[in-house]
Amino acid sequence: LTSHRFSQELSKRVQDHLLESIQPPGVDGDKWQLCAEEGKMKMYTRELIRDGIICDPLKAIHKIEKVTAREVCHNFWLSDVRKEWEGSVEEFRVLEKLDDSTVIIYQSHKRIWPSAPRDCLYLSSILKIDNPPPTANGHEAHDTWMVCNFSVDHAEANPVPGCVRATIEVALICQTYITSPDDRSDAIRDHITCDIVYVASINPGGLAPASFLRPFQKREYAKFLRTFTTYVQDKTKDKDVSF
Ligand SMILES: CC(C)(C)c1cc(CCc2ccccn2)cc(-c2ccc(S(=O)(=O)CCO)cc2)c1
Repeated sequence: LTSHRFSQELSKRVQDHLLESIQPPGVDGDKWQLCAEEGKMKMYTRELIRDGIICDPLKAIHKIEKVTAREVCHNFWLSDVRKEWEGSVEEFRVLEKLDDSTVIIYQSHKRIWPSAPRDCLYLSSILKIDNPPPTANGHEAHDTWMVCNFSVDHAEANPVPGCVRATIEVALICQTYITSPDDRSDAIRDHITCDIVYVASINPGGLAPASFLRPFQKREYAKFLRTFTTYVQDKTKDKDVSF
């Protein structure tokens, strides 16, 4: 397994996500508050201010039927399809490919009125987790995949002028579980469900009014999760299942 200059930091963050992020809220004793519910998706947030900037971490627990953890993570990680589901990104560049499952990305976001536009520069890695823990909803996992995105520096960022640098720490943890083949259909896709935990800590950088950010953040994340999960279901529904 070739290593790169971020291998150590990446595996530390992956371990942390497996220990903490995958825990359903309320178990880890943190003060997660349920802030939005949409169908099967539950969004939780915690109040966190760092140097006067709102960085409320978000944890979303979701499940989508008829898709595998690999399909969800792959469509989330693949740069070529990013624009098909990510509506808030303007400029998007892959700066460096560290290995077959790890890239460094620069992206600028559409301006959030009234603040200055933001950009972020981050490493994005997709990996399959061996010996999968039970899912956040307590199901026996058939497999576990993760995409881990976190901010890094890079000499060739060549940022869009006027952008304020935001920092992100994001993980998408997906676990496929097989539901009992109760109905007669022998299509395997009808018997799989994917449990999803999505955690995001975004520091928008610079000043952004508290009263504005919190409702915006909730709306943005709910829209983002809805768009993305619908995209994956549409994209995979007529394809052979890929675990
Ligand atoms: C601050 C700014 C950079 C514009 C920003 C604002 C918001 C909306 C929510 C939010 C959070 C904090 C403050 C304001 N809005 C979300 C994101 C964001 C979301 C998701 C991901 S990802 O999961 O890594 C998929 C690749 O794009 C990266 C960034 C960024």
